[in-house]
Order: sequence, then C-alpha cells, then structure tokens
Amino acid sequence: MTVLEDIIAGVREDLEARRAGIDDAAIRSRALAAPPARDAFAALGGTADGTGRDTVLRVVSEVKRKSPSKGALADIPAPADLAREYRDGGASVISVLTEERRFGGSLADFDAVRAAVDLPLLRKDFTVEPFQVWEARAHGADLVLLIVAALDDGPLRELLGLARELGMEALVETHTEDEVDRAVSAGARIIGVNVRNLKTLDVDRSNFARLAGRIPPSAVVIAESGVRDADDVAEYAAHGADAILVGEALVRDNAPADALRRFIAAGTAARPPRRA
Ligand SMILES: O=P(O)(O)OC[C@@H](O)[C@@H](O)c1c[nH]c2ccccc12
Repeated sequence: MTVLEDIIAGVREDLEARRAGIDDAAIRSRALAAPPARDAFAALGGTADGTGRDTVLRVVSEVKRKSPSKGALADIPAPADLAREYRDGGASVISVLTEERRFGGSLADFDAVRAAVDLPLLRKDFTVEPFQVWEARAHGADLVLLIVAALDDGPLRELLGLARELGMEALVETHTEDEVDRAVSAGARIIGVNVRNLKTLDVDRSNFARLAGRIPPSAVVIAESGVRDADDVAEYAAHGADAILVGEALVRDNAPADALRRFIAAGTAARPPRRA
C-alpha cells in the first residue's frame, strides 16, 4: 500500500463516521444555504486569456499542524490568529488542512479560519466522494483539493463538476506528466504541481520546471510544497509559477506575515514575461 492509499483508507473511515451524524439531504441543504463562494480563480490572478501572468506572484498559505513526512510542525493554538497573519502578509488564498489522522487538521480548524477572514479558503483534504464537496461548501469553502493520483478520470470530472455547480473551484493537484495532461483534459483551470510525491513523500523541486510547461497559459499554475526560503520562491516563479502553496515554512516562522511579504516580493521580481 502506498502512503496515499493508506491516508485515503483513513479518510474514508472518518468520512463514514461523520456521515453517521449528518445525512446527505442535511449537508446539501446547508451547502445551498451558505453564503456564495468567493472567486478563487480571480484571486489567484487567473483570467480567461492568461493575462493574469503579468501580475504579482500569489501565495496560498496553509494552516498545517503536522505531516506524514515530518511529524509535528508547529503548535497552532489559534488557527484564526495565524489566518489573520496570512491575510495581513498578503496571502491570496488560505488553505486549511482538514485531514485528521496524518495532518492533525479538522473541520473545526476550517470553521475557525472561515470566521476570522474573508479571503477565499481551500478545504485541503483527500477528496474522493461528492459528500466531501457538499461538506466543504456547507462550511464556507471556496475551493476543494482534487488529487489526480487519487482519482480516476470519471470521479475527477464528477467532483470538479460538482465543485463548480456549487460555485466553487478546485485546485487540481498533479505530480507527473500524465497527471498534468489528465488535469488539463478534465478542464481544470487551477492546476497544482506538487513536488512531493504522495506515494513516497520524496520532494524533488526540479519536478516543477519539468511539468509547468505542459500547462496551458489560461490555467493558473501553482507550485506546491518544498518552499524553504525566498530563493525557492524565486526559482518556482522563474519557471512559470503564478502562485505557490506554502505550509511548513510559514507555520514554523515566528513572523509569518513578514515571511509572506518576502516570498511575494522575491517571486514577483523573478516572474518571466507572459507566455504567448
Ligand atoms: O509544507 P510544505 O512543504 O510547504 O507543503 C505545503 C503543501 O504543498 C502540502 O501540504 C501538500 C501538497 N499537497 C497535499 C495534499 C494533501 C495534504 C498536504 C499537501
């Protein structure tokens, strides 16, 4: 069993436990009653013709307590306070991990962040069932995560379609050429290249440059994982990242807002001219 399969088995068990407490009809009506989703694609600089590439490097800042590769990363007594720091530092989107077993996240963390800031929020979890998409919207999410390695084409399209029906977008995460091509043909317009292989947890930053060029300019390209400092940000930006997704380096920093400002400045300065 790969790490990814192992995580998903736990996610499915936890999902069944939550479903015992709230039925499908109830979660759907909560989702439909929630205030409308914010436009995450625009917040990330996306435009239909790709002109967003002229603008600043955007950051998706993550609330991440622990990870399967590194264990505990930071004590986060109040996710709402961290979220306000992220907002003040210029985050475009905040990602909140809700996977409990390996990442120490929860929907309670998500709710706390939702109550504290008005930015678009990514519900970061291993989304494998439509119920999780309804649930995300019911909690005020604007984006869900769809990991191509975890989904066949049918479910990938179905979950992406449902997210959009509910007014949300999806961050469609890839790690190989084939996954990028599957994301593009499914119609994804926010595509992440995760330099961490979720089957082995190995990080290879050079993967980003290799894969980013396959993504059409109409999509927002997000470099995910492995940012240690402003030099890493500049490198991703130079290779075509419109945005970066950062967890560890921000949660470990005593002044995350300042770190964010440095990342945004370094990434914006390194961005190449817009691709034709
Ligand atoms: O902490 P890092 O190295 O900055 O990585 C953040 C983010 O990319 C990582 O948390 C992540 C990327 N894809 C995921 C899928 C599920 C859970 C977590 C992730």
